[in-house]
Amino acid sequence: MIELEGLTKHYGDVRAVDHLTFTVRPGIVTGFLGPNGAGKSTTMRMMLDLDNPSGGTVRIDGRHYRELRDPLRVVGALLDAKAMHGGRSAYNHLLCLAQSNGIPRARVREVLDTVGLTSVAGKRTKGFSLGMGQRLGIAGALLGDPRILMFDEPVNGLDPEGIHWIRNLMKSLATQGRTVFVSSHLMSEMALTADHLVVIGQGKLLADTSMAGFIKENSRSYVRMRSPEQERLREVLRGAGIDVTPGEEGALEVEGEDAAHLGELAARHRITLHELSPQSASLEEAFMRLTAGSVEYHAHENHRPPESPAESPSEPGAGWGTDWRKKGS
Ligand SMILES: Nc1ncnc2c1ncn2[C@@H]1O[C@H](COP(=O)(O)OP(=O)(O)OP(=O)(O)O)[C@@H](O)[C@H]1O
Repeated sequence: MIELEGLTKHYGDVRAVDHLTFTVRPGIVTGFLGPNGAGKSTTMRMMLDLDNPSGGTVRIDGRHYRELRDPLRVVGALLDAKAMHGGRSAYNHLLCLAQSNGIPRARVREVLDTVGLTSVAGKRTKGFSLGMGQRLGIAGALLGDPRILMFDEPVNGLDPEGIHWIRNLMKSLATQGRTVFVSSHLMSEMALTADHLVVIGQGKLLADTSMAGFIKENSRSYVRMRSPEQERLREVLRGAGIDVTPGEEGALEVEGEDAAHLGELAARHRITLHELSPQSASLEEAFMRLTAGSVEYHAHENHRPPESPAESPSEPGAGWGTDWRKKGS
């Protein structure tokens, strides 16, 4: 179990982590979600005593990281896949870690096998792709067979097969009763992996909720209807006791009703439909709504190329990217 109590980190004026209090429990995958710059890596570094908090505490199974006798046997982490000696082979990299932490040599072969790197165990890591580096980093995290695992953006650089593999690995580690804490800036990724979600923005806690609860609250399902006789359609629906809300571009949105039932109702009243489509708001949209006020770097929508000569940039610096520069200045 990992317990954070008022954890805070300032870098000069920047509040990278701002009074975070939450608990990461065993037996489930906890997703740590936030936009770029939200403070995820800083939080994880403080959990592992790689950075000193400006305030608050982190407890790993009830103790501070520094008090752990064999830290690698208690908590394994992948923070930066590139943080390894490029001149060493994968095997030797893991062997050094094992020997300096009192872990039997036989364990090195086991974890290389678990992450699928046995065939390249003798190769120097500087020739490794990002995906291979991620796998080796994960092998290092698993080396001490720890009860707690932390992964910072582990799917970065992995191909679809690798992403599938890591999802399954995390779930099986949690099924074994371990505490699995994994960061990501992609809601879609977390939706497939995590049982619980901790969401932060600009260092602050925005949500601490079960994934199922988050999905229930945020994945709104509705049917979009469009008709050339929109007003009559609205009246017919209302007459049948069905609540209607106005949607985008004059469409009608109906929640809690089956599309087929709505279509039959319209047909009975001889109303022509141009659209009858079941919709569900994506979790990614819900995440973006939740973190909207705390995104550090915004892209701007206004990046359409000029369509006509009249719209063409007339002076250096006009047109493409001007909006971006203005916001940045
Ligand atoms: N060593 C440092 N010195 C100064 N500022 C820092 C330092 N490390 C992080 N920051 C700042 O702290 C904030 C949080 O950064 P952090 O890397 O923890 O975010 P993150 O959520 O991990 O982002 P990303 O998803 O982009 O990795 C950012 O504003 C970042 O610029």
